[in-house]
Amino acid sequence: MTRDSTELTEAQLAALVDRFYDKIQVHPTLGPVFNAAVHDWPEHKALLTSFWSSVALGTRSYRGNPMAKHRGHNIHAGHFDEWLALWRETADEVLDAEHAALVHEYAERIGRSLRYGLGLNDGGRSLGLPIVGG
Ligand code: HEM
Repeated sequence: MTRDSTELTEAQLAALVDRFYDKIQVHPTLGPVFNAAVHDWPEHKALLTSFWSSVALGTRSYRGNPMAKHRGHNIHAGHFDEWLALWRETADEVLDAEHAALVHEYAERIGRSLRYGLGLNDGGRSLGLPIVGG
């Protein structure tokens, strides 16, 4: 069995988060949503590093309610596709292929449930089932 010998670390996740939110701030469509909501970027990055280390490393350092935090902003379904594309691009720059694939997968799963929870899913298609929503 081949297993990558290097472990994913909190420092790598911090580097990923740092770069990702630097790109977010200047992104044409995601930037305005975030810049209206986030006023302390170092604090936001520290919070998101703790979120990702809880998700990917099981550190349990994050305490919060992501679903509730995404309500009340001007978030559309298309933002999720853009967010995920930017996340993939940044993970590919910062992490090795195995760890990048891991964080792509987590983000896609979390993104699906956030989108669903916010009522932004588009009928049966988001379930990957050949049924018509509604
Ligand atoms: C797809 C995967 C996504 C993940 C994993 C994710 C994760 C998170 C987390 C963990 C927080 C912090 C919650 C807290 O304060 O405890 C957050 C905040 C935030 N997210 Fe996301 N998010 C995602 C997608 C998006 C998208 C598509 C948008 C829309 C542009 C968005 C906009 C925001 C904003 C504006 C905040 C700050 C909320 C506030 O402090 O009032 N997120 N996100």
